[in-house]
Amino acid sequence: MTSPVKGRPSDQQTTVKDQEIAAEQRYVDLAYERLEQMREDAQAMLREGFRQSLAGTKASLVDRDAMVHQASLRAQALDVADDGLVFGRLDLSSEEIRYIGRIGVRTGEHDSLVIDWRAPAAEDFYRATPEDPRGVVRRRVLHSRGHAVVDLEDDLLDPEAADGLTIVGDGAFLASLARTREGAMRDIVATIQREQDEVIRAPADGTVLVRGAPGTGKTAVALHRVAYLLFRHRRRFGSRGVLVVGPNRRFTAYIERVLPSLGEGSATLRSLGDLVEGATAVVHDAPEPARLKGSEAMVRILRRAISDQVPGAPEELRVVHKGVVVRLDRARLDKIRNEVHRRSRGSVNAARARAADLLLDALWSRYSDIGGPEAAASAPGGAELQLWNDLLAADGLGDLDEGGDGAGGGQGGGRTKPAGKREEFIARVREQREFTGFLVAWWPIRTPMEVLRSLSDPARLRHAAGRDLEREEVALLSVSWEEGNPLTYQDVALLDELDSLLGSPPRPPRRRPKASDDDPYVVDGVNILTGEEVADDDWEPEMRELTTSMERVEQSRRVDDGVVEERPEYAHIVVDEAQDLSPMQWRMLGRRGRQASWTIVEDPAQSAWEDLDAAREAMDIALGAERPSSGRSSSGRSRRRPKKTTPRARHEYELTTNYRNSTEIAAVSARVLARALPDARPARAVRTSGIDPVVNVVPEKDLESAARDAVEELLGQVEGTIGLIVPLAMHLGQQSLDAEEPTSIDRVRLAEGLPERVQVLDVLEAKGLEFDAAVIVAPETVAAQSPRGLRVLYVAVSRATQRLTVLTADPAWRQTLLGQERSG
Ligand SMILES: Nc1ncnc2c1ncn2[C@@H]1O[C@H](COP(=O)(O)OP(=O)(O)OP(=O)(O)O)[C@@H](O)[C@H]1O
Repeated sequence: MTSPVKGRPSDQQTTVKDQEIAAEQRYVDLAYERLEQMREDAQAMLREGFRQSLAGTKASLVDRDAMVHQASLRAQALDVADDGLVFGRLDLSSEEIRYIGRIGVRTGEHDSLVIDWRAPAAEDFYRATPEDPRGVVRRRVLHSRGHAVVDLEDDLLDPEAADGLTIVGDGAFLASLARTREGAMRDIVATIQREQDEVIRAPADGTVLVRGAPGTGKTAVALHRVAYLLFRHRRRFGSRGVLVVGPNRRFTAYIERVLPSLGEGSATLRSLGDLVEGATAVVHDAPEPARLKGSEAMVRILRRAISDQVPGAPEELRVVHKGVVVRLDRARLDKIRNEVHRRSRGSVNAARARAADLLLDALWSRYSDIGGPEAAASAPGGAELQLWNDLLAADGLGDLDEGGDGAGGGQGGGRTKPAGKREEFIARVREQREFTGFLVAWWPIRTPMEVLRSLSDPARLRHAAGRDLEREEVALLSVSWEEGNPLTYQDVALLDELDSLLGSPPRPPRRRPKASDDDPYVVDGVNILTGEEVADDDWEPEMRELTTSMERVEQSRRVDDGVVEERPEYAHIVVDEAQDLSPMQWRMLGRRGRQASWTIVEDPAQSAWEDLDAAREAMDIALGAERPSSGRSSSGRSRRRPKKTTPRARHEYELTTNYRNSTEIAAVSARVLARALPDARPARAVRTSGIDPVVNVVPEKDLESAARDAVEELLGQVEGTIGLIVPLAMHLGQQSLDAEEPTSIDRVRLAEGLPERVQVLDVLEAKGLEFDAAVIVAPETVAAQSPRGLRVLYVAVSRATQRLTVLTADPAWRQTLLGQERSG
């Protein structure tokens, strides 16, 4: 918001400015008085809501809930507006004056005192330029501390119409960019720039894709867009929800105050490690396992993994009916398993009932083939059967020839099936502990986590991988999934994929029915087909282990009263740092936004992901494009995705000004960019600090101590945050294959004793963050750690607002970072 006419500091100017500030203060005081009144009204509404609840009728409870909800939202928004309520003023050529603020404020007579920044009437505040003044003569930004106006800055947009208007200001906007960073992102509501405003107010439908170099305000803009959408389309986005996804927890912690400070507490903020209920990741895979886990091949691998025999499954089913032992061997069982998977894709857990049916069919068929009791009676060993007959008769269970279906008729090759007995056979066998016990062990209700961990067995993973993984890749992945190894960000997407493949067990009814003696599938107080606990006084808890995994699945989904909670879906999804999402992560997001509109924010030049084309394709599908027919998903859930006949609208924007880095730091990051992507264009930095970045060459063994020294020095030079950014720790699997790490930095030792404003973090954790000062350790290692290492380094060197120190063991890097002329 640079003005063509700047205020010149002089005694007279100071006086004029003070007068102007005093005049604005009077207006602002008026707005605060009214805000106080609105607050009292909101409190009264809240009290009224609670009072109604005492009336007690159902209708009044619903009204009460709605009223209390509205009133508390209102009260929240009013509280937020307390700080810097009014931040802008427009003087129009029509002589109208508009004040712009965090929320709309009206007089008791409904005249506008302050216009909400998201309202159409506020648009000119952000869009007017000298070239296109849109009827605005002067734009004024009011800087406040609490309720007090402390500074003003004017832009004169239409000098010819400025008759009698005072213009004050001294570049406070640029100064505000250099402000100290306190560890949490702040809103930019008073200084949103035109190109940013266009993104914020972009159409609510379809996809908005925003690109821009580091520091161009992509994150800030995406968050302000959420506030805008919730304000302008409250019904649509407020009820079905907005999800904001960031790369990691540090990042979500960094941005979490922005939306509440804009009065919007209702959006859901998640990192890629927190999207799946019950699983949280806070570590990254090393580049190679990350590449493997993120690729679409994992869909096939996981699908095969859940179709394979479960670990520890019994190899034989054996039941006895009327004295005849009926067996199904491994080969037969495998066929049945494949058949169940074939028929019930997409919901493996729910298929247990079908598995039971097919097993019973096969048992019956086997029983019939061997002639049932009739065959046995005439076969050698018939005396034994006779004994059974006698026993059964003594139990009052009737003769084995009961039904007169041809005693002895089923002998040799000309046997006929004992027709009419099928139902009885199935009913009896189904009740047998041998059968139900087998079913639970052979077709257990599986959890995504258990399936993933089962792939730590290299033989199992190799089998599931087929030709999709090389031997070394199998080794790398199986190690990473060993019990005790932490879940990674990529693992979370795999768990979600598994969850969608496994599905939930058949839904239990809402009420727990009484245990019924008639239900053969009730074992130890749990219906083994539905996972439902059945009221049963005789239930013995120690037998529960038969169904624990099933219960876990159930518990993770069940909220009160047995209602099953499905994966939440949202009306709008914002994806920040989208260039780093793997195909598997896009699939995870796609499941949460099948009907959503999207805001995607990215910088392809910062991408650590190798196969951007595959990720793009996965993104397009997540955003609602048709899947190419040959690659149609065979997961049941995706197949059920409603067909979209019209491609979604896509609006693309580019942000071009770097508001974060000083021009000096931006020059360093531009040199890294030139090496990473020679054709890419860096953003234009607008603030010059006069402080040159420092690049020191130190022996590799001294990198750690040099890093400590650099931080100590910076602590005396900047007031705010310092990022100490180190190469990626090459843990999990990578380590076992590549034991020789080029540079091993001990982060814990590095962080010891440092004040809270210093964060030690690896290059991937640094994504999206910013600091007053940054120390980058071993750029040569960062660049060499993965095929995309240079881009990762580009991210790291563009984090600092004021000071940048780089420590390298390789003198050539000094030249690379500082450029030819300054390095020598
Ligand atoms: N219009 C603006 N007024 C004031 N500050 C701004 C403006 N736009 C951006 N900034 C500031 O610039 C910094 C960078 O913004 P942001 O983090 O949103 O950039 P980014 O494009 O997401 O960067 P990266 O790609 O590195 O994540 C933040 O401190 C933000 O508050």
